[in-house]
Amino acid sequence: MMLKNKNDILLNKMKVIPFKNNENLCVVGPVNLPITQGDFQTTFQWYTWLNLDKKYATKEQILQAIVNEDLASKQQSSVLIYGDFENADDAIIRMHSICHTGDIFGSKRCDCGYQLHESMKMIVDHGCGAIFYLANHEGRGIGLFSKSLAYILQEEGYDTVEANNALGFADDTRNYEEAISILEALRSKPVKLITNNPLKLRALKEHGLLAHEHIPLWGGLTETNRHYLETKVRKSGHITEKQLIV
Ligand SMILES: Nc1nc2c(ncn2[C@@H]2O[C@H](COP(=O)(O)OP(=O)(O)OP(=O)(O)O)[C@@H](O)[C@H]2O)c(=O)[nH]1
Repeated sequence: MMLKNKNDILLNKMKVIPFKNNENLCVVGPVNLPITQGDFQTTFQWYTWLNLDKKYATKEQILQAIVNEDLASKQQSSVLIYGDFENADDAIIRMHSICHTGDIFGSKRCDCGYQLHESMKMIVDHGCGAIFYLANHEGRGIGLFSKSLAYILQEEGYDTVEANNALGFADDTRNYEEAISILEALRSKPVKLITNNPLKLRALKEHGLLAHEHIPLWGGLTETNRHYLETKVRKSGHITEKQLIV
């Protein structure tokens, strides 16, 4: 079989978005992504994006540059779309911060894996939405290596906020600008945000996201993450409407 030229296949699946003075974001997608988690099965439309120096201005230049960019050591973020995200009046989104231990290993030191999978189901039940998987947010922005140091401090009695601070970090150093630019490229209508985190909601509003309401997401409580969840409420001001935490 004669294969089509790669540019003929790829160029119409790529979009270049100006981002900051010296950078462009190149979004690729949609790619059909059928998924199974236990009994839950669905198909999302998957997009990913790459932050590149503005010198790579065209899609052709980007396709030529990727071999030399060591992309595997600079993990990229993703977004899974469900339904008619561009046009539906009502869409819900989650901005999920990567959690290597919770999302991949199923760690019960936190509720991240539960929130990831539950929000995917919520979006499908709702009929339209998006889940942004933010690869540069590990450990609320401190990175995986530092998170492991924070966990060691937590085993000696520090809570999550104290451990971050003891290592010299702020409690939360996450930035949502890239994700918001991608959101704006995919949809211009308002969205509702699945979160309990008032800082996240405020950060997104301050960056111009039209998020008028939040949808709470509590659950996945275990003995090993109880203290972590209590600290979110007591110290980070997470909004709890149900008294899951005592
Ligand atoms: N530094 C640190 N980060 C953690 C810890 N446990 C989970 N995380 C990270 O915290 C992030 C999730 O943030 P949370 O504050 O739990 O939740 P959130 O996403 O801000 O808020 P919600 O939208 O309500 O879920 C992920 O990046 C995890 O890697 C921890 O003990 N210490």
